[in-house]
Amino acid sequence: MDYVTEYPHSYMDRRPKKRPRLDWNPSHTPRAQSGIYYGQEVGNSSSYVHSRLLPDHDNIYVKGLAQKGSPPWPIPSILFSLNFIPVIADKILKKIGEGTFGQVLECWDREPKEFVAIKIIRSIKKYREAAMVEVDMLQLLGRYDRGGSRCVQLRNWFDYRNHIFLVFEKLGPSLFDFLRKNSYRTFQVDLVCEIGRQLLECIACSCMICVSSIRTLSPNILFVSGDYIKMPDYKGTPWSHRDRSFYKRLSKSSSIKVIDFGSAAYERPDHNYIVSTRHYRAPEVILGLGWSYPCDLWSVGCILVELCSGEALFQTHENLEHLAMMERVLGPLPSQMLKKVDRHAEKYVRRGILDWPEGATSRESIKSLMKLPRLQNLVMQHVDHSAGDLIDLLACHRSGHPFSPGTDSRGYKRGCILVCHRSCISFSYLYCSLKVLSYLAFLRVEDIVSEVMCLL
Ligand SMILES: Nc1ncnc2c1ncn2[C@@H]1O[C@H](COP(=O)(O)OP(=O)(O)OP(=O)(O)O)[C@@H](O)[C@H]1O
Repeated sequence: MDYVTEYPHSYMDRRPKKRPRLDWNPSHTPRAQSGIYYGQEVGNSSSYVHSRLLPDHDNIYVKGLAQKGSPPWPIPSILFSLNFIPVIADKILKKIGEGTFGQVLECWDREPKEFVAIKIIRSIKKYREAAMVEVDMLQLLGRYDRGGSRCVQLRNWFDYRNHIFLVFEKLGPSLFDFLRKNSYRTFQVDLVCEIGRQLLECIACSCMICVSSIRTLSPNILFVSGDYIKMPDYKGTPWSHRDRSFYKRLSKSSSIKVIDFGSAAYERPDHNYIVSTRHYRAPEVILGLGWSYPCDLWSVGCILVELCSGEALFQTHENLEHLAMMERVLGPLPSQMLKKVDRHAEKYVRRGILDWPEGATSRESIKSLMKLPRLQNLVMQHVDHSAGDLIDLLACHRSGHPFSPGTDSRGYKRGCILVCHRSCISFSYLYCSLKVLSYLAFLRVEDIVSEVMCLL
């Protein structure tokens, strides 16, 4: 029996249709694209249904798909014909993610016998194009990310019925899912340090191929494994999130990887459109001053604080308030930066300084902003030991100003190389690396590569 053609369409998409959807019968030969690992010919093997995993085909449904309706369901039988078996848990197809570009299914790949995450891209031109950029970038990143230890590994990809399928290694939960499931209990400072180091390695790799910012970094950092242990604990949960749980989860492994390069961009001098998830957005992005790698570093800083405190650092949806929060936590924005703003952002600046509190939308906004602690105090509230190092790292204290990183490269290059090659690293190395990466952003890519190569 062909599982796919038996599927009850009425479950999936009740919107009126002009014409029936194409089915996903593998007898239609799809357009095959070169895979990275397997180079499989798409649609050349017989359809396969794993009877143990799919015990009752007619009753299997996929949570939440009726509203979305894209990519076309039922489950594309091309997956079976390529020996990817969608994982079914309790009659619900295991959909492990959903984003702008499509949906992600957990599957079992029978060939190398491993779980994979298959991202099925919507059949919309701009998403298809973004998927191809992602493929391109991941292939290039693979050259620099030795052993595939920082960026998610693309196992294969193919184009079928106008949908691009990206087959990735299966990773664990995102840092933020982990934080949420742990009732927002903070991560230990050593783990935060380790995560910071790995994120910098990832950015260092992307510097090498001119990827000018990963941009949607924040929710796209996944633990490599979802394994954890439970420990009795009642400390470390922010008051706003305290619940009755006396246990906290400790991830068994600190390894992380970055996924989703669909929005990454190659280096160009004129990037000035808005990027990054709001809470992790750098000041130069908000002010429309153009951006490059340093805006990823800004995001890394915000993420590290959030992992230490359990709460997003800049919780706002308004530009002026966001900039005012930055000044409150880190000190005044540099005057050179404010002088450069053009007509799009000039409403936030008056006579060379931020138009705050005059420009605030409400008294509540001013009041709640006043409650924000300075970075130093915030870190000390949450971190028992190494607080000073962490503050130095986050605020670039030793260089003078938090918003002007990378003015002096003396002694910092070796720090960067240590990051790239996973040698021993401490907070101060991490600090050096932050500075180096910011500094490198102003160098030509060939220069960066030759710097690295001569130290190998
Ligand atoms: N390799 C993977 N292993 C495990 N889960 C994954 C993997 N890739 C993606 N996911 C899950 O699927 C979700 C969506 O993936 P992804 O961010 O790549 O999709 P997207 O459509 O590009 O999302 P966005 O709207 O953020 O751009 C992720 O947040 C994650 O939970």
